[in-house]
Amino acid sequence: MHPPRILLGVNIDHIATLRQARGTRYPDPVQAALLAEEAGADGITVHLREDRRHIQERDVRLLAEVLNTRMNLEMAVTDEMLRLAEAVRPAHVCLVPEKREELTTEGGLDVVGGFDGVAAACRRLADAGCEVSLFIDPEPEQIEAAAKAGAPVIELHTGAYAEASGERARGEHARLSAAAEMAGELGLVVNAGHGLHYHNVEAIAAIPGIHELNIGHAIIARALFVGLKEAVGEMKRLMIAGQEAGLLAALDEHDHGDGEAGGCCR
Ligand SMILES: CC(=O)[C@@H](O)[C@H](O)COP(=O)(O)O
Ligand SMILES: NCC(=O)COP(=O)(O)O
Repeated sequence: MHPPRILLGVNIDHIATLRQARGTRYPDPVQAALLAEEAGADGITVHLREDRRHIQERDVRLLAEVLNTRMNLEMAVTDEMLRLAEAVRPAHVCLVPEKREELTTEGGLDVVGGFDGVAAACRRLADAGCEVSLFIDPEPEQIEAAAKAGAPVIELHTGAYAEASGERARGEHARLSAAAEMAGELGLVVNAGHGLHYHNVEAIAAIPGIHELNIGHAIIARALFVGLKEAVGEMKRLMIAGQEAGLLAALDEHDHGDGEAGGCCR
């Protein structure tokens, strides 16, 4: 049976980065979100950071009013952010680690080390009607802890894969594939994201069981040259092509039992 089509969450943080660079009202992330939806985004992701370097609370509150798809609010596990999520009630909340000095998200959330706080946050957000995902590294102990903490969804951190090349990229891809398989067996919905772009996304979309990819920086960068709607459309087409290739490879393996999984990284 054909699995559901892979979904694209467009992260619009870096529209806001450009706005914050001058403190103007433009470009407006809300306008970008509606264009991305017109181009086929299945959801809009925003990371409201504690230091407000890009997305502002105003953006989150407006998006909650106007989006036609759904908002995935990325946030740290803090009381400030939990109170905001309880007030805004986004469809999805992704709990991510934050360090003020970081250029972008570095590692995944340490669910094992911060289990009680993460589990309490999962309960609080579920009570507010938000579907919770945990942004974690593709590590078995983190996946197990995420399931125990009560999160229905995980988002696998693809940063190590995105930063690698050659044999190391193949190794990271294999880690992600194994993590997705294990998480699926635990009944978790499996998303993935961070650092994905037009030349590395297909291999991730080909991983069986990947439900949604959250992609931002590469799409916004591409949009500078081809426009946001074209950039979103291109990414969706690549994701669907990747998923199809993965399905064909799985069929081929099934038919021939050759054990060699389908195409991975170039
Ligand atoms: C969690 C993650 O990988 C990204 O969604 C996050 O938004 C990255 O942070 P910046 O958008 O600030 O780079
Ligand atoms: N959670 C990943 C995300 O939303 C976008 O990350 P990136 O594509 O901007 O690296």
